[in-house]
Amino acid sequence: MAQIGQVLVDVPTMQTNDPYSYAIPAELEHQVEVGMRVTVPFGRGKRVVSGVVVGLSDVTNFDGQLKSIQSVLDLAPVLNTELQQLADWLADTTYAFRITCIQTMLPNLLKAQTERFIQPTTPLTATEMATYFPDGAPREFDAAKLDDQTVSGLLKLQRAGKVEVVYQVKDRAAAKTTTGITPALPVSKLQEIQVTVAKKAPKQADLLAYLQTMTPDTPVAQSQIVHRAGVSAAVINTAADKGWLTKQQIEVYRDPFHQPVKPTQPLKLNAEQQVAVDQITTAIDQQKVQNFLVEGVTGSGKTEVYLQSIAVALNQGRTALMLVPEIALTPQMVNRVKARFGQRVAVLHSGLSKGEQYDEWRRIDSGEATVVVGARSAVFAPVKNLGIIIMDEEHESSYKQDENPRYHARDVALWRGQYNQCPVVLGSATPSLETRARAAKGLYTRLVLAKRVNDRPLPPVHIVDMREEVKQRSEGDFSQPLLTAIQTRLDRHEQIVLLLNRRGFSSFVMCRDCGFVLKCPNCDISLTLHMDTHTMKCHYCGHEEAIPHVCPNCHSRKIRYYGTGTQKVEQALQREFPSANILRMDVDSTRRKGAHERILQKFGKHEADILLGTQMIAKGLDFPNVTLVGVLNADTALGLPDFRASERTFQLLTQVSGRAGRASKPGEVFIQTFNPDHYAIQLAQQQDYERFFVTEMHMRHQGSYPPYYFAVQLTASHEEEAVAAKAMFQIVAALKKGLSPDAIILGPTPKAIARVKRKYYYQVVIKYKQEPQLKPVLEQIRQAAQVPARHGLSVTIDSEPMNFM
Ligand SMILES: Nc1ncnc2c1ncn2[C@@H]1O[C@H](COP(=O)(O)OP(=O)(O)OP(=O)(O)O)[C@@H](O)[C@H]1O
Ligand SMILES: [Zn+2]
Ligand SMILES: [Zn+2]
Repeated sequence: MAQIGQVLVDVPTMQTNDPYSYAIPAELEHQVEVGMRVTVPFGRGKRVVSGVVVGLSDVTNFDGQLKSIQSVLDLAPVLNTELQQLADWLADTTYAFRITCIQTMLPNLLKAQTERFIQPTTPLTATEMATYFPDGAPREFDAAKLDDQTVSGLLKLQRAGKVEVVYQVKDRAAAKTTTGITPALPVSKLQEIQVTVAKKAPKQADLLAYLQTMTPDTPVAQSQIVHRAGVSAAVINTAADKGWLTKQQIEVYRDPFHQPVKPTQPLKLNAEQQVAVDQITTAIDQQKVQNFLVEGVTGSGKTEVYLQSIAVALNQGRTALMLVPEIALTPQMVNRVKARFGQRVAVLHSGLSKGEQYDEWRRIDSGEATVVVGARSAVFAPVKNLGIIIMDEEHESSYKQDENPRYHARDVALWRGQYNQCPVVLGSATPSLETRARAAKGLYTRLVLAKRVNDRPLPPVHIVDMREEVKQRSEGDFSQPLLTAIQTRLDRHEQIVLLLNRRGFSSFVMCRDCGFVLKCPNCDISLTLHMDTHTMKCHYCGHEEAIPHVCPNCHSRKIRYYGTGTQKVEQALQREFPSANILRMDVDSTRRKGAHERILQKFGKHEADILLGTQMIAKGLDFPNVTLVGVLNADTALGLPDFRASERTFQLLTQVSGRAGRASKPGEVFIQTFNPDHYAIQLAQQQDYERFFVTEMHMRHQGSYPPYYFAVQLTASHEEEAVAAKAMFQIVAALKKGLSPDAIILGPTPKAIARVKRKYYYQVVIKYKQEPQLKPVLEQIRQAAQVPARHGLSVTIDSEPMNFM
């Protein structure tokens, strides 16, 4: 029997990956398991902190007096074996602390201050009820306050699956409960009584008849019975008094996606889809770790491939995990999964309340939900026995978390695929360069869907040269060809999607006459405007120069910030088309919960003609009546100081173009740009991903960027600029000493937005091919940063950063 628990404590200022040893007091001996949360005394004084048990042992090399675990917060581990191992791997690869990783994996409710209640999960015997739940209701669970006998009795019930612990934040119920009814007598007896009361009390007879139809031991909500049997609550109370039925609190799950979804049947696959499903099926059958890239043009029916692959896994008694970039933006996708798999689906995302998240988490943990759909953090869902993992729109940068732990959900998915011996399917019309390059190396099996379903054509894309437009007309947001195209669609009662790209908004200067963007002479990355210093800076190498007032390329004076707001564009649009119904979708119009879904629903019901939005409208929308897509400003993302600027631009333009002409009516796309000759725009026009891939790989090769090189970004921040800068110079010195001469170290430089929230940021980027010493060196830097952390200096390490701003 273990006497010592290894506990990772949760103390932000004293982080370490080494667990502390705590004695397990006799009364907790049978309770403590690995993966449970506990409270322990920590440091001097009476401070008590929470922690997670990561190991049990009999001996310790700790000589002094061991402190004891004070209480156990869970009855069953909140982290199963797979997730425990995953946490260790995550800490190791992201340079985050193990406890931070564990926190990230748990639903928010379990991180908050919670009260614990214990409640029955099935009807208990009368004796059990009397012993353990004298009030007939869930009781507070605090092992310290209960006697040993009660605790061990409850534990026994818990192991038998008859009770469970639920968590409650302050006094808001975590698990929502309602009154449930179970018949207390056998059917024959109920029948007998029904006959006797039939004349005098017909309502009671109705209730008795209903009780006979119920499955024994399966409570039904009182509200349901009132509705179905057509009896009042008073009748039910009388019946309870007479001992015909028993009442108890039962749990109701909050359904985060409230609308009922009409069920759908699998579609007949076309040849390309069939090949994809067959190959994935084989991998599931053989429990093979074979990973796939489904590279399918927009509207090629990737979703149907996912759904039928999930069905294969479920038929084998296994489970499925499906990741989507952002749930709020993809209500259609969630509905498609629900329509196919119904109640088996659990939806996880950050837009849910803590209680809703927790409900879903528990449905997954208990095995009730076997299909999990969710955004980034859903990759940690406690789903067991995975048969398939799918990552839709795998190129999306929202899959990378930009705070600790800085993980990429794709890497976690691949790890879990390995652990569960199941395939991982990465899908996109515009795969990330990293993924496509790995497929080229044979690490993923490439499944190509080259055609849209039913051989519908991709929409023709027209490029509008805004330099010409500006010369001929004033500087409006709309070109003549786009205005004409909009009018035609309005006349035909077809729908229009307009994209205003807000990425990289007004952080760079561009010439309105020739589209010229100022670039770093060393890095070939756009220079960023810094208003504090009134200079243009390179975020990679630190190069700095004056803000140009005349275009270095064409000598025009129209070189200035670039950017305009969605509301302004909406007003201009309304002036052009006074009778058109316009829906605007941007950060302002979508602040309220469920706003995305409402806007998209309205648009889907054709209550508006034009959907004008930021990049949130580019993803996954499948509206048959949309025949025109317009991109107002294709260039903003090109100006970003990021080596992925072209890739992001290509992806965005291709994705948004793909919203047009998905059903019977043909579509058309107009892209307004000041850089009509840029390869990202040209190839987006041709919707030629493969050529873009080859071209961009060549650029990356020349610039020594990923995927040819690996990259790590380090950031130091402090309220005083000098402190942040000095820390970064010390870090660079440590890197130069520890790494090989082949490692390329860029910086230190102030970050794009050098001062955020009253702190100064300095960064350095390491590019490398093979650096066996990198891990230990970074580990050292992290350890060294621990002490100053208390004085406000923070150092972050980001492996394969997605964002250089
Ligand atoms: N085999 C099929 N037969 C008929 N219709 C299909 C078939 N497969 C898919 N569809 C329909 O084609 C449309 C496009 O499919 P889907 O939305 O899955 O495309 P996608 O590849 O995910 O596109 P995008 O990358 O643009 O989101 C959907 O309306 C879908 O119902
Ligand atoms: Zn530079
Ligand atoms: Zn110019």
